[in-house]
Amino acid sequence: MKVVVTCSDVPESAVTILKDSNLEVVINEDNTREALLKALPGAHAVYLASKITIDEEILKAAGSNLKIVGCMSSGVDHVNKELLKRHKIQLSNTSGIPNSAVADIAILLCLAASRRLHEGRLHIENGTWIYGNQWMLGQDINQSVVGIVGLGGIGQCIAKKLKAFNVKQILYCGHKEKDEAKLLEAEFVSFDRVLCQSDFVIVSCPLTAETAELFNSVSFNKMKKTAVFVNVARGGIVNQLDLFDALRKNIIFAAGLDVTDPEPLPKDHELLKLPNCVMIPHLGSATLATRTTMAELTARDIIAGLKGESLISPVI
Ligand SMILES: O=CC(=O)O
Repeated sequence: MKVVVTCSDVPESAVTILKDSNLEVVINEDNTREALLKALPGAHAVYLASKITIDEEILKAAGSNLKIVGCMSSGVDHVNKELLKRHKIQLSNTSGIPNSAVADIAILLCLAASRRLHEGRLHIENGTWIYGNQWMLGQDINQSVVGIVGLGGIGQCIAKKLKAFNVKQILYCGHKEKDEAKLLEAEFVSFDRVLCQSDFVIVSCPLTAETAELFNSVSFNKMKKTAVFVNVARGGIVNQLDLFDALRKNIIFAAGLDVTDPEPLPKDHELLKLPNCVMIPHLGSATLATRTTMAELTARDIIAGLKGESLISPVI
């Protein structure tokens, strides 16, 4: 049976796992959608390791052999799940595996944005470094109120790690109260309370129709002037023009972004010109161990799906 891998840089160990199961592995060395479409006919599985959208065109190109899409990420917002369901094609992801690495990046961005890391670097580069008791003062994470939007696996991991920073209170919002929150001493509140009361607002929820542009001028205006906004989820949850405005006019203090819309962000994008916006290029799960585990799990779920066994990490 044939597995088509959507891009060329999947860890070798995952490819070996597939080949050891006697699967034919076709790697889309070109990394383009066009080349993928040409490689797909007859595929039994798609190993989705890039942001290529899985839609009608992809399914049509693959044809009726297609049994499973193995997605090497936690987020599956680039997959048309309803369509897969209709065609009885299974979908797996790597939910849970990147939690710790992504939580580290969330806290890194909280600290970097609140302590003005990017702005400080610019002062050094521009020769505008001065000494002064009131110069470059930031916000403390110590004794702060942190609001987490989406207390799923990643959100819970962030809350756990935040304990080491001696925060005063953890608030969270989402669809429903979580049992795990009790142990984390996190309080379930409304989205509005997260906005109004938090010193740090961290986004760790999936991008859905409901969360698209959840952060816009209305939400930023409800936040504290001293608040730090951090997004480790998806760029589409934020209206970037409104965020730009909120940062430029100091409606909020600073932002730390691991995700943007689009990705990659154009190198002349206006958010990059703001000293109070720390940005990194979607590095949440980018550690050697995390990516290797994600890749191998995806391979194992593809094999399970093709054998008709239950998936380790099923989405549908
Ligand atoms: O963004 C990364 C993921 O969804 O795993």
